Formats: sequence, structure tokens, C-alpha cells
Amino acid sequence: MINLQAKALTIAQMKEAEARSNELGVSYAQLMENAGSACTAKIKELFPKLSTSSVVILCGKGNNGGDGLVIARKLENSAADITCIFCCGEPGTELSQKVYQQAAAISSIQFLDAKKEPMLCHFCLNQADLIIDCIFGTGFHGEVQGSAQPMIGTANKADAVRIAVDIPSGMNGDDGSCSISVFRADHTLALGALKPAHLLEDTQSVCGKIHTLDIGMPSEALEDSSSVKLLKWENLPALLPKRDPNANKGDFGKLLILAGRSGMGGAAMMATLSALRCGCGLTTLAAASSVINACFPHLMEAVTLSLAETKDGAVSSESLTLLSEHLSSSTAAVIGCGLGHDEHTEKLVRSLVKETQTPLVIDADGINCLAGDINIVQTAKAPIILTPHPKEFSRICGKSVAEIEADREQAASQFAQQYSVHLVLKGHATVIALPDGTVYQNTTGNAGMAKGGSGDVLAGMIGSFLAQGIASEKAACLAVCLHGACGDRCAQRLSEYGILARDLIQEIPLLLRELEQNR
Ligand SMILES: NC(=O)C1=CN([C@@H]2O[C@H](COP(=O)(O)OP(=O)(O)OC[C@H]3O[C@@H](n4cnc5c(N)ncnc54)[C@H](OP(=O)(O)O)[C@@H]3O)[C@@H](O)[C@H]2O)[C@H](O)CC1
Ligand SMILES: [K+]
Repeated sequence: MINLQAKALTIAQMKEAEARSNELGVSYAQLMENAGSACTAKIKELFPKLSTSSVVILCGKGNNGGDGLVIARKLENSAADITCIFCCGEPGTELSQKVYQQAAAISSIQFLDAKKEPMLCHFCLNQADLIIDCIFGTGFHGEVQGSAQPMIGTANKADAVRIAVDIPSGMNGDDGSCSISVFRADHTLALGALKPAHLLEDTQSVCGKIHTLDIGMPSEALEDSSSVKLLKWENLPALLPKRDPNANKGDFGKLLILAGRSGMGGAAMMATLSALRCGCGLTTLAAASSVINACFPHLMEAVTLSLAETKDGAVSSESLTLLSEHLSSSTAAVIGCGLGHDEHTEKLVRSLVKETQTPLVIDADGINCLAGDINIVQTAKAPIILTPHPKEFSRICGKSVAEIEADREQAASQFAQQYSVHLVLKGHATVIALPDGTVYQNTTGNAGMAKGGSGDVLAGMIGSFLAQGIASEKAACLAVCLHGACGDRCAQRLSEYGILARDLIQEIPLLLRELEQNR
């Protein structure tokens, strides 16, 4: 396993840790009390002029709101005035109702309802020196709606210091995706442990400075939870092997790329160019003859293998023998980018996967060709890395896209273990799951990369590292994180709108140079 720090607990793991704490004698009520105390101490530290300040606490109806009510009680006598605004109606959980009763007994705390008294709420927010966000935490889903929305809007514009408790309201704690309306914090107080979203680069402007607070969870409760390991740019130098100065091209692997039906030559070309840029000794593109004819002038450094083509422009299954020969003399292969999916390609891909011992990266249509019976990967002799996007993953794992997206790490990990493959689940914060259940979450990349061609570039990169003899786990992590970093650099120069997949390929050697220098 790559030695990366386990830095975050997913929402599901956090809930497990809470349950274990409870079993170990630290009750849910005690955790909420501890959370309120830890937040209050941190707020006093971050905001020393509290005694002359107006504090507004935005409360939801769940336990994040409960934390806000404990904070209100504990801040009593420390601030000039304290107002709690219920943004989604009165507290709805047993715990939050209990702490509401305790806070309501303190006469100096004012309680307002955002729906019933919106003008007064907006007034208080505009007058506030400090706004504490306890509307939603780990229980948030979907979009912020109803009265919470205008409260967040006014809070974000107010001339106040903004502190979010656990997770800024409107942000998903696992993947960092944000509702259109999201609380923009100067500080975020992560309760018990960081959540994956806290560590993503593109959530930093929403979270502000992040502080992890000890809320008294026994360390056994936290340690027992298997963690998502975060894959960061800083981890990459250690993953990139030094090139032997005495080596020749034969020492850096032979990659075979089976890609491209007619009309999809771009995918084949991008996988090939990105593989060439990642240092593989010899890269061969095997594709339908019309694709090879179109791509050939642009692929000077690659070997091309022109395959018999069906009348529909797909690679004919007649090419099986030729491909098997090439595959057996390669050190890795990429199968799928723009390959198409018909009876010919399906027969071809399934035969190759069944027979070969050469490590494989199977992408896009390569995956679609296996979807009819995915058990084939379990009995394959070769190590396999599958690189689906959620829709392709849905076809092979029997879950809907919504179910996958609800817990990407869990879905990926479960599949990787069940089928003994490495799985790269693409999308925002790409997940890499290993057959032993280990999960990495990538922290590089941006929405500008959500375009046709990006995945082909990634497949070529993974294949290239794999062909050079880098183990599946490292090859996948290195390629995924480097690919995202290329996207981030491109976005700085070209904007997220303007990036093309081919720009990522240009960036690869520049970033590899930086990694070589930082090794
Ligand atoms: N980690 C710990 O050990 C502790 C954490 N604590 C705090 O508890 C929250 C999690 O509390 P939970 O009650 O599970 O969830 P939330 O408070 O975040 O929110 C749930 C309520 O919000 C509603 N909701 C969710 N999304 C929306 C939306 N888009 N619009 C409107 N309402 C929404 C949700 O409604 P449902 O219909 O989904 O039920 C709930 O009513 C954690 O973050 C910590 O702050 C405790 O202090 C204990 C220790
Ligand atoms: K919050």
C-alpha cells in the first residue's frame, strides 16, 4: 500500500465512529455537548472581541443545528447579544430538541424563525459581528431550499466574520460538491475528524481556514474506521521512479493501445500521445484501418497496427490472432478508448481479456464490451485496471448512477474487492479502489476536465506507467493525480471553459519535470 496519510473520514465512516463512541461509553448527547464546548473555545480564540459583539447562530433542524444551540448556551455572558435563527423550522431530532430546551431557558438568547420573521432575521444578520453556521452538516443533501437560502445569501454579504460548524452549509462533506447557495466561511470547525471535502483544493474558498476539533471520540472509535486516503500533488514525487541512465527503450516497456473505430480517431490519438508523453519505451496504436490512416501523420513516435475493419467502421474480430500476438509481447495494454461496441468488438475484447496475461487498462467501450457478463474480470489471468465513469460503472456494478454517486468510495471499494480489480471511478474527486478495499480519493482536477477526450488521456497515462513496470496501484494513483494537476495548470492559463483534452497532454512533460526536480 502506498504510504499516504489517512486524513479524512467519509460521512458514513463518521457515523460508524459516532456509533462506536457510543458503544465505548461516550454517548451521542455527550458528543454534542463536547462539540459545542470545543467550538465555543475555538470561537473565543478566533474572535477575541466577543464581549462587545453581536453573534447570530444560524440553526438547521438536525444535529448540526443542535451543535449551534449548545454553542449559544455556552457563549452566554461572553457576547453582547446572541440570536439563534431557525432556518428550517424548530429542532427536529431528539438531541437538538433537548439542547433547545436548555438554551431556551436562558433569557438573554433571542430565538427567531426565518420563515415567520424574515425581515428581523435579515436585520440581525446585517448587524452581526460574528455569524455561526449550523444549518447543515453531514446530513446535507441536494440543494439548499426554502428559508435557509435567503439567510445564507444575507450572511454571505454581511460585514461579519463567518464560522461554519463541521461543514459549510450547502456543501457535501464527501465530494465537496456545493449547492448554488452555500455558506462562505472564513473558518470551518471540523468536528472529530476532517471530512474528504475539507481537503479538496476547490473547496478551500468555501471552507476558509479549517480547524479540526477534538470532540472526545475515543481514539479506538476513530482508528477503527477505514479511512479514505487523500492523493495529493505532494505525494507524487515518491511515486515516480528514477530512470536508469544506462537503460534503452526496451527497458521502459511496450504498450499496446487497442482503440478507435471510424469517427473516433481522436480518442485513439489522445490515448497514444498521452502514453508517449508519460515515458513508455515503445507505444503501438492498434486501430481500425481508416483510423490508422487518419492518425498516422500525427503519431510520428508511435508504431501503428492497422486492423481489418467491418463495413460499419469497427475493428473486425478477424484481428484476434494478430492482436493476441502483439499483446503477448507487450508489457501492458489499454483497451477501449473510442473502440465502439458491437458484436465484433465485444467478441474481440472478451477473447483478449480471457486469454492474456499482460496487465490491462480497460476503459470506456472496453468496459461496455464486458458489461454483458463482468464476471470475466474475476477469472482473467492478467491484472486489470478498470477506468469507468459513473454511467459505465453503473453498467457493470448493478447500481444506479444515483446510488453510486451517493457513496462513490463505498461503491468503488466494494466492486474492487468483489472482482479483484483496481477500479478508477472517474468524476469529481476520482476514486481509486484496490482489491484489498483500500480507497484513495484524488484532490487534483477541476470541472474544465469534464469534456470528451479527458478519459482517453488518462487511460493512456495509466497504461504508459503500467507498461514501464510500475505496479497497478502506483500507476493508477500517479496517473490520476498528475492528470488532474495537468487540468489545474491548464485551467489557470486557459480557463475551465477553454481547456481541451489535448492541452492536458502538453502539460504532462512540464509537470513530470517538476516531479523529477522535487524527488
Ligand atoms: N460527528 C459527530 O460525532 C457529531 C456530529 N454532530 C453534528 O451532527 C451533524 C449531523 O447531524 P444530522 O442530524 O445527521 O444532519 P444535519 O444536521 O447536517 O442535517 C440534517 C437535517 O437537514 C435536513 N436537510 C438535509 N439537506 C437538506 C436540504 N437540502 N434542504 C432542506 N433540509 C435538508 C435533513 O432533512 P431530511 O429530509 O434529509 O431528513 C435533516 O432534517 C454533524 O455535521 C455535526 O455537526 C453532533 O454534534 C454529534 C457529534
Ligand atoms: K454547518
